[in-house]
Amino acid sequence: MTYDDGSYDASHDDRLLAPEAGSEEAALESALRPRTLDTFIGQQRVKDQLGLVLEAATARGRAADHVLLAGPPGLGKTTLSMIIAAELGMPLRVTSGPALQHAGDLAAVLSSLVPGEVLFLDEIHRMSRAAEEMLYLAMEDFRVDVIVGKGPGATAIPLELPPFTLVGATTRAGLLPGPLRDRFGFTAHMDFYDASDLELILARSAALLDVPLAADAAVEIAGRSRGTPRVANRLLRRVRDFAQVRADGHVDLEVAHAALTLYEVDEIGLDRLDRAVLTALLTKFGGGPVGLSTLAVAVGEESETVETVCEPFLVRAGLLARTPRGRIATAAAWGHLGLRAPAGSAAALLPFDEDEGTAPSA
Ligand SMILES: Nc1ncnc2c1ncn2[C@@H]1O[C@H](COP(=O)(O)OP(=O)(O)OP(=O)(O)O)[C@@H](O)[C@H]1O
Repeated sequence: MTYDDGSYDASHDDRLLAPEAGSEEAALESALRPRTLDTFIGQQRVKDQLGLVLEAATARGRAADHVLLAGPPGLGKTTLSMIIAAELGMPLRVTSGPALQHAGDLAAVLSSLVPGEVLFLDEIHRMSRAAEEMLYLAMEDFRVDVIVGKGPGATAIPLELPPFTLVGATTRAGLLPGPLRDRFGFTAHMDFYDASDLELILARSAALLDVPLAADAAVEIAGRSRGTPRVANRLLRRVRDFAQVRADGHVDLEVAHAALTLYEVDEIGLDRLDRAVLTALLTKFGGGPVGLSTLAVAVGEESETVETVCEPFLVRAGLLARTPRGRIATAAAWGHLGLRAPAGSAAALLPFDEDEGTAPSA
């Protein structure tokens, strides 16, 4: 993702994460973004609640309450921030926590906002402590204290700010300090999408991209999209490539199936990293329990990536459980990789949900 200040977060350059700015992928992703709350598919509860917040602010003619968007990558947080600005009829400024390492960085952004502007602060949990403290006052009183000088001679010069709406996004709401969380008037917890919503998203994207997509092919792609619109759209583009090169351009079930097999997307949507995490957990650590950082080292990834990108979906799919003693593979995880859980492994200790065929997530 590239921000308005030109910074780019390369650590988030993966299938699931935002594409590099300026790339064809980024242009396509942007073209597929819904622009209004009405065309934003799924997340009905969030849409209803957010719609009310925005309508009330518009009726009062005041800046809307600050909004926190929390959830795994690719579920539509950036898209929603753009929709918030559009619905309020206000410009949008985009920055990120890592770009705000000094209080002065934040003061510069805040002091250049126009009245009512929407400030999208992505990865808000990665902001520096100094910037965070400045943000408290800015969110509450639309004011910052700029410190001039150092040591005993330092003075705080108050700077009035125009009213603005902060939209914070985080994949790790739990890391936000209480005082920061409390200053948001509305928090939207975004969850993975149902397959039926992903089918609608795929149908909409296919129409925009002019790809003939059969209904059963949409079902097949949706089922392998990890509950994530970004993944659904990316798989659609790969399947479209396959249809163009190896077939007549139409995406039917057979083409979708062959393309997804070629790209090694498994039947429940696990990708290379998800499978690496599961495989390490099963084969190197006997199914766990194992600590997050040990598991991350075993697959050569940052703990944060494993925790925020892989784990939420593995937990949701009933393949992994987070317990106070560490990460544990469920009985379903052993089954999914075609392995048998050894007698006495942690999976054997987890309750098994026969209706679901999976162990319930922690
Ligand atoms: N509800 C939705 N309906 C249709 N398309 C969606 C929806 N949500 C997301 N998308 C599409 O998915 C892609 C990724 O969305 P977006 O960039 O908003 O995710 P994000 O949560 O901000 O991800 P990250 O945290 O990685 O930046 C975009 O192309 C967007 O068009």
